[in-house]
Amino acid sequence: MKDKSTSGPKMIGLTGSIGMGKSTVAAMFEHAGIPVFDADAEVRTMQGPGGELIPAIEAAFPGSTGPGGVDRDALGKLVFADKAKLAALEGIVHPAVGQKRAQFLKDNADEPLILFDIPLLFEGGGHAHVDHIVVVSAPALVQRERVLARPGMTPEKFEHILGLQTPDQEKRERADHVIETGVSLEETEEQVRALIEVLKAQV
Ligand SMILES: CC(C)(COP(=O)(O)OP(=O)(O)OC[C@H]1O[C@@H](n2cnc3c(N)ncnc32)[C@H](O)[C@@H]1O)[C@@H](O)C(=O)NCCC(=O)NCCS
Ligand SMILES: Nc1ncnc2c1ncn2[C@@H]1O[C@H](COP(=O)(O)OP(=O)(O)OP(=O)(O)O)[C@@H](O)[C@H]1O
Repeated sequence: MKDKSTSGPKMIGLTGSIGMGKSTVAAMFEHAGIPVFDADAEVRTMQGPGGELIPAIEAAFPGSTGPGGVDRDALGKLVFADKAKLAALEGIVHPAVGQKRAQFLKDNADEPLILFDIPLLFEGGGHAHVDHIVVVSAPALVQRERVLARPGMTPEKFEHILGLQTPDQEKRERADHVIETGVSLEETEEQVRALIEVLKAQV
């Protein structure tokens, strides 16, 4: 990622804890015409069938990949239970995501505003390189209900992943703008529209 500067697109870093609504809100920005870089989607492609990270992940975690790419459920069980293993996986995945991000920036050099949907924006230090930090946030109970409704999720896994992430309260404090997602989708979309107006006026 480039350093903040006066030239090139203004970069929005969108983040939020598990289930807070990053993907949903990123889609709203995209719908409003803002180019979106989706870090999770890049990871899924690189970990999918024939993906470029398969050899390195198979070497580090034998048996964790197959014809369908990475078995994410199995790998998740392994790495979310062991900090060293998670760090090893991040060491493989994060540099590759960084390269994709740099390419996205080049491809969109003429845009006024672009958005990076980065789940680990604070944890990975990316916050220092964007012009505007936007955090999606909802009350903890809403978050919990949403995440526990996902197939394969358990209260233990949810608590554990939460513990790996910068707390919501801290994210809200460090944000330039907070988008509330504990409200209706329409209200959230209205907040997104209003924010885009504010940010465009600053370009
Ligand atoms: C371990 C993997 C295979 C599990 O995949 P799975 O589809 O089961 O879960 P998913 O990716 O949807 O993640 C579930 C939740 O955990 C969070 N999470 C994922 N990786 C991490 C991490 N390294 N640290 C903290 N939270 C994480 C996600 O943001 C999400 O909220 C996958 O999460 C992965 O490859 N993670 C390492 C890469 C990474 O850091 N990705 C997130 C930022 S790009
Ligand atoms: N106002 C709202 N804003 C955003 N999401 C909402 C809202 N109301 C309900 N939701 C629902 O909450 C869920 C949020 O999930 P989403 O995948 O966007 O979160 P995420 O932060 O990307 O998750 P993860 O960190 O696990 O990848 C979706 O099912 C979405 O439809």
